Amino acid sequence: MSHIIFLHGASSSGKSTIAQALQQKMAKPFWHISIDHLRDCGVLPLDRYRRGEFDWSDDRSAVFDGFHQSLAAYAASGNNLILEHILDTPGWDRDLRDLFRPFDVLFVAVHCPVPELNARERLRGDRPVGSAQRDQSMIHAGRVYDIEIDSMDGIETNVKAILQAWRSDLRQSEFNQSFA
Ligand SMILES: Nc1ncnc2c1ncn2[C@@H]1O[C@H](COP(=O)(O)OP(=O)(O)OP(=O)(O)O)[C@@H](O)[C@H]1O
Repeated sequence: MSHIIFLHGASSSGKSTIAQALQQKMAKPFWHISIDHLRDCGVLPLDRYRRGEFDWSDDRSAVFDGFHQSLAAYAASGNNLILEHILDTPGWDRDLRDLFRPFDVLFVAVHCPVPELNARERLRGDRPVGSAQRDQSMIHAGRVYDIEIDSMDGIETNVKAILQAWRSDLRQSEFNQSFA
C-alpha cells in the first residue's frame, strides 16, 4: 500500500521546508508534491490568466480536481507522496478523503505563530502580509489530525516527530478508514 504524508498548513507555515527535509530522511522514496510545483514549472498558462486572456475562476475547479485525481493516480501506481496542500475550498476535504481511501495517510497540521507568519510573508515580499494569518485562522477548524507540529520547534524536531508518527502505524485522523 502506498503512503501519503499530508502536510496541511497556511502559506509560509513551513510545509515545503519540512517536506524537503523529510524527503531526505525517509527510508523509501517519497515524492514531494504540491500544486506550487505545477504552477512554477510552466504547466499552467499563468501569464495569460494574469493578462486576463483567460478567467482563472472558470478553470480553478478543473485544475484542482485534476490535481487531486493525479495524486491518487500516483499513489495507486505505487508511489509514496509527501503532499503539501491547503484545504481552503469546501468539498476538497471530502474529495481527498474519498480519493485517498486505499492508501495509508498520515495527516499532519503545520502551525506557525502569527507574528512569525507575518514576518515570513514580509520577507518573501511577493504576497500581501496577513493572508497566511487569515488562512491559518480558518483551515484548521474542525480538522482531525494524526499529529500537529509547530514550525517554531525547528525543522529537525518537526521531521523527527513526523517520522515517529509515521512509523507508529497509529492513524486517527479524518483520513483513517475507521474514523467516525
Ligand atoms: N522552521 C523555520 N524557521 C525559520 N524560517 C522558516 C522555517 N520554515 C520555513 N521558513 C521560511 O519561511 C518561508 C516559507 O517557508 P515554506 O516555503 O517552507 O512554507 P510553505 O508553507 O511551504 O509556504 P507556501 O505554501 O507559500 O509555499 C521560507 O522563506 C522559509 O525559508
